[in-house]
Amino acid sequence: MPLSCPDTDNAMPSPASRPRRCPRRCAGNSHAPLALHELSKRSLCRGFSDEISDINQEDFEIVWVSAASMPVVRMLREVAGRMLQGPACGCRTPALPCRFLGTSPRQIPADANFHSTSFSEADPPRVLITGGLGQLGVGLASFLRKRFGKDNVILSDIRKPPEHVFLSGPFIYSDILDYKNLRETVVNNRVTWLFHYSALLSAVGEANVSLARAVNITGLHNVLDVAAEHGLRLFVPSTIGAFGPTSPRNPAPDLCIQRPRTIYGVSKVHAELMGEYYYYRYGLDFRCLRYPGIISADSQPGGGTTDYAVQIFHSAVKNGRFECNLEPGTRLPMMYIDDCLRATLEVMEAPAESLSMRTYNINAMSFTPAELAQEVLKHIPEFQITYNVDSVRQAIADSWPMNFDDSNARKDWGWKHDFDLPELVTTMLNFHGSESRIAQAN
Ligand SMILES: NC(=O)C1=CN([C@@H]2O[C@H](COP(=O)(O)OP(=O)(O)OC[C@H]3O[C@@H](n4cnc5c(N)ncnc54)[C@H](O)[C@@H]3O)[C@@H](O)[C@H]2O)C=CC1
Ligand SMILES: CC(=O)[C@H](N)C(=O)O
Repeated sequence: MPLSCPDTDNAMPSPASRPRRCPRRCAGNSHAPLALHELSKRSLCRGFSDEISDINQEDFEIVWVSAASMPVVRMLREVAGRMLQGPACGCRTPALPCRFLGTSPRQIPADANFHSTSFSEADPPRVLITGGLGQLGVGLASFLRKRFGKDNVILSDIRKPPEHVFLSGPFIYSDILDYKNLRETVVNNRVTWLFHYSALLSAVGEANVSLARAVNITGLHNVLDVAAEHGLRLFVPSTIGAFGPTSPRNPAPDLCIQRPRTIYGVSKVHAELMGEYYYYRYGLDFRCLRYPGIISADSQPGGGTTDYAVQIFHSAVKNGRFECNLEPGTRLPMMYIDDCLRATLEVMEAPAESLSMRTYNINAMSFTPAELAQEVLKHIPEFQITYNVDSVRQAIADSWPMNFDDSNARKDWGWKHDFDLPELVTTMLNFHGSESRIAQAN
């Protein structure tokens, strides 16, 4: 039921105008500006609570969604007008519980503090990583624990951790689809920074669209709300998959047409836009990097299109050959995990004033399966690669950028990669070589 108000509709807060102090100084906190529809719903709860106390939730929803009837529109306009004359913080407590609002968006409580928590060496952040048992999370936890201390970094996931992960530092079960559980985790552990890694990647997402939609979109909404409510600094990774066939592909700049054709890509564009919206709207300290395909030695990829570039090393060392599921000439941007994790920490530690954007491309190298195989051959002369193309993955790869323009990240916060293709291949083969020598010795 869109009610429009020129005063509020055109008054998009700029980051410079935040945070806002409540003029009434209730609890001494700052508050998020409330959308007009939220104001009017709150007013309905407050001003008319007595009158509507005997209607049930269905009645309320019908009033709300089918308010074409003039008396209802008039009533809402009146209460909205009244609210607009009142304090902008909406700091009074609704007379009705929020759940009474049924399908309405979850409201950010009036006592939320929208400042991102500051961090100094003496006072390290308390970190939560969601979806931390995938390809990247365990490495991120170990990297952050070196910087902030073991007990300040909590890994979470819905899966059971392997023993060495469980023993390496704090781990808790946390399902991002369970808002209450997520909130409890943040509150009980005094979390100040959240790295949101839970997701279904591109190939598995296409195989299970409804689960991908739930985890990647509904889950993100939960994370955004908890982060805004508790003033967290929030990192959400995006991907080369957030671009599509109509984006410039060689290279893809930060700002261009984004029309991905996978549920994964659509959910990541959604995350980029929602994070940026929460930043402008509520002052949420949202930071996002678009990762290339990430290549790691000691963790397995979770069902993406770039997985071949991880699996090839394991197969090359173990069997001397590899069957690739992409065509030999498929060029994609890639990055070694150490560069990825360092970039993630660097952007999280970057001074706010150095960030001209909320979402940055980061890049390191770009290669095809044939070029990668050539580089492997330099170390394993008997290595053989064959191709058995997976049409779903190939179609996805063909719609993604071949190269990434990350000049803004380099300019704004000094991004610089360490690993190019030769260093990547040497590092990966050394790791798998020593692993297999250890296995043989045992
Ligand atoms: N690995 C890569 O090449 C790239 C990864 N990214 C992004 O980085 C993040 C981490 O990626 P990976 O570690 O590779 O992903 P992954 O697929 O290996 O791991 C994702 C994790 O999320 C967990 N998860 C699923 N549903 C959940 C739920 N309801 N609640 C909590 N956790 C849940 C899974 O159990 C899994 O451990 C993802 O957001 C991904 O989109 C972006 C670009 C490249
Ligand atoms: C590049 C990614 O986001 C991921 N590795 C995938 O291939 O889905």
